[in-house]
Amino acid sequence: MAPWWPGAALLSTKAPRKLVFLFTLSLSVTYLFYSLLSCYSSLQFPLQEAGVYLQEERGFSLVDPIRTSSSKPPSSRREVLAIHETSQRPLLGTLERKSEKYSPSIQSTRTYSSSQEPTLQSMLGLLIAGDRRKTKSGGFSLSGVSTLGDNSKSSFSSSEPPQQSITEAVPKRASTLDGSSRVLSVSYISELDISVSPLASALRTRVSGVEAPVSFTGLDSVHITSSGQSVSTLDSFPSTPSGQSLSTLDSSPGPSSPALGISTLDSAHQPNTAARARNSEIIPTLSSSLAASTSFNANVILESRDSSERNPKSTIALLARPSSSANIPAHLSSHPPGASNGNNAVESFSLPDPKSSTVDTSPDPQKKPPTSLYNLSGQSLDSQISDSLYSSVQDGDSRIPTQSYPGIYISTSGETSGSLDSTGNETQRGFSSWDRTPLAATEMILQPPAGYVEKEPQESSTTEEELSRRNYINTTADYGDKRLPQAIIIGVKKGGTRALLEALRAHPDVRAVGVEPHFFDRNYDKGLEWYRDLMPRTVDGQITMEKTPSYFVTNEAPQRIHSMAKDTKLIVVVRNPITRAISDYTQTLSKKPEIPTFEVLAFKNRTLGLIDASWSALRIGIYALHLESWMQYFPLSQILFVSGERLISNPAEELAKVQDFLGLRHIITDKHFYFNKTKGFPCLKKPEDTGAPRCLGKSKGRIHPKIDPDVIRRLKKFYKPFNAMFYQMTGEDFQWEKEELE
Ligand SMILES: Nc1ncnc2c1ncn2[C@@H]1O[C@H](COP(=O)(O)OS(=O)(=O)O)[C@@H](OP(=O)(O)O)[C@H]1O
Repeated sequence: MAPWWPGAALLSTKAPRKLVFLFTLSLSVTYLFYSLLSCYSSLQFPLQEAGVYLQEERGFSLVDPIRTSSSKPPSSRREVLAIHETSQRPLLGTLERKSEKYSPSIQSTRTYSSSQEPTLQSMLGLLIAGDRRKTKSGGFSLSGVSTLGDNSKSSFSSSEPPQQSITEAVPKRASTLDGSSRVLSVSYISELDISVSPLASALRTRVSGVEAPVSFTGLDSVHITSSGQSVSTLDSFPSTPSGQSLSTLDSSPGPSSPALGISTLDSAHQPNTAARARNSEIIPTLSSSLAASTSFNANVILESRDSSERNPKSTIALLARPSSSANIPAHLSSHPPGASNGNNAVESFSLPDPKSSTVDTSPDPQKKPPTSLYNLSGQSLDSQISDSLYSSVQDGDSRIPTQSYPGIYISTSGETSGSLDSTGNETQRGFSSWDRTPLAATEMILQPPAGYVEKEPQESSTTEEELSRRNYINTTADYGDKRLPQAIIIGVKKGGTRALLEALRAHPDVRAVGVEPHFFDRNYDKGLEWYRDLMPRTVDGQITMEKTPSYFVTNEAPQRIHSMAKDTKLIVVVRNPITRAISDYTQTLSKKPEIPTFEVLAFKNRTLGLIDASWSALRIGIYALHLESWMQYFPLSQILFVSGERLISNPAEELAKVQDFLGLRHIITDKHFYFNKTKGFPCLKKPEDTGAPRCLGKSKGRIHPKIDPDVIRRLKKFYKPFNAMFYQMTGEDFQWEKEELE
């Protein structure tokens, strides 16, 4: 019978059949490969996909296509930036997955009136290269496009360039928490000043009242933070009047600002609540903050809230800072006339330095700025704003961090107990001070005293027995009083918190509870008196401290600590998130040897390369994410970031910073440490009068399992944008990317 298709003839001999078979096989393999690849990219880079789609369909004039899975930086300076949402935090646009492909239909969470539309476009032009479409009601629905991928930095420009160009955009918060790539907000970094943004220029316009107001409807609040502790203002303007509505300033403090050092003039201002004025225009008077500080690093976070207030806020961040004081515009450096301190900075109207030992709260007419608070473009602000600002400072606005930290001893004389003698050796008194704090019940030392049972693991939740035992130890001291801690090491788990606390406890002016009280996360319902009772007794001039690393990742902790004492000093020991994760895993493994490998736990889907960021070992390392919660309540100047790496390589240097931060005399120096070869870590030198070794115990410095280098590579990629953001937020590059990892 004749073959039913011509090719069948080819199969009639053995050799061609083999060929055909091989050919078909290779086709199938290729097909399979590309299917998997496309599946991978659509899961991993859905936003880029959508962006590409939008680019094609909506005609955005992107010079360069949005990046896809390649990590190659874009050759163009024009790029669609991500505005996306999660179910918890809707941003300006939402991206919907309608079919297999990500649909370009990005739904706005709000609708803008047609009159607002041009402004919105220009204002958000840099933020959102998106689409707008008429809604049924005649307004405009804003659509945004998202892209993130692995790019932590994206250069871009806009078709309507701002007065000064923004040099970088950094995803403020990116997440792959559920396996998809997202940007929650984007930080814009300027080398110069905040007026680089169209937002700022619009604000300037409005504040100076020269031009018609620029509508900011759609952005319900503006946070201005400044690490320089300078004053910034927020205001909620009713949308009706134009330009002149400065009288609507409400000088009553809002509760969120203490932390931020913000003078918010909007009483409705509440962090994370729906108490914001609806449909209000928000005009931050950026200038005061920037003009007032000697150096600034301002964060402007625009919060967009669904007008229904059912959805929580979301943020877009604008961050601006001068690369050096030399970049501060001349008009600022000479304000007020003759007040330049030589650093091109403005002296008047600056907030107190928290590290200084006195607070001058007396109104000093000399210090009152004239009507010449400047914004960054050099325009004078309305005097009414100046006055409001000024009075909020002079009144001791509770939101402005004070510099007095009750109970913290600030040395005013060079005479110290336990100081070094002229030869650089510790005096006897200095060494005896090492013993002042009794060892905690759970403290682990290399050679435990007879009868002492090492508790494993020290870092796990403190048990009731431990707490009461500790309590007993504390109460045996018959001097001083129990005080709530003035400083807390809030994190991070496995960062080196124990090493830091133990070193600090060698300081005569520090007394710390040895166990982790877990008050602000697990024992809060026991009340402050319970907490206080755990603390060691202190005399005047001594600081009470505790450490509980899990506070850093506890949502409620910032607010709770703030409500205990808003001037609590916070210390976070941070460590390369990958090493931290491995350390965390190693600890769990030591208790539960049956758990899956690190490599298995790290992925949601290893084939697809989806990191499981919900795994706590990985999630804890998204420092930027957690820090954001703390920044809602505490100014950055009240949080010290200690490098876990340097705590090992150069403990004395880190301790110097910590002592400075705590206002302590520099007593712990390199003389107090030695490198213990057996332990492989620095240890505290033995106090002369006891034989107690001062290395940490076995649960510190465990040998980590070897992790697949490919997994390390993927984790590096995963953490890169988060780390970048963390560096931005803290102003310090911890250089984790450069580290060789195990
Ligand atoms: N001097 C000294 N001695 C021993 N260990 C030191 C020291 N300085 C820092 N480290 C590092 O501290 C890591 C443990 O961190 P934490 O104390 O924060 O852990 S915990 O959260 O309290 O469980 C611990 O992590 P691992 O090495 O993974 O065990 C150490 O690397």
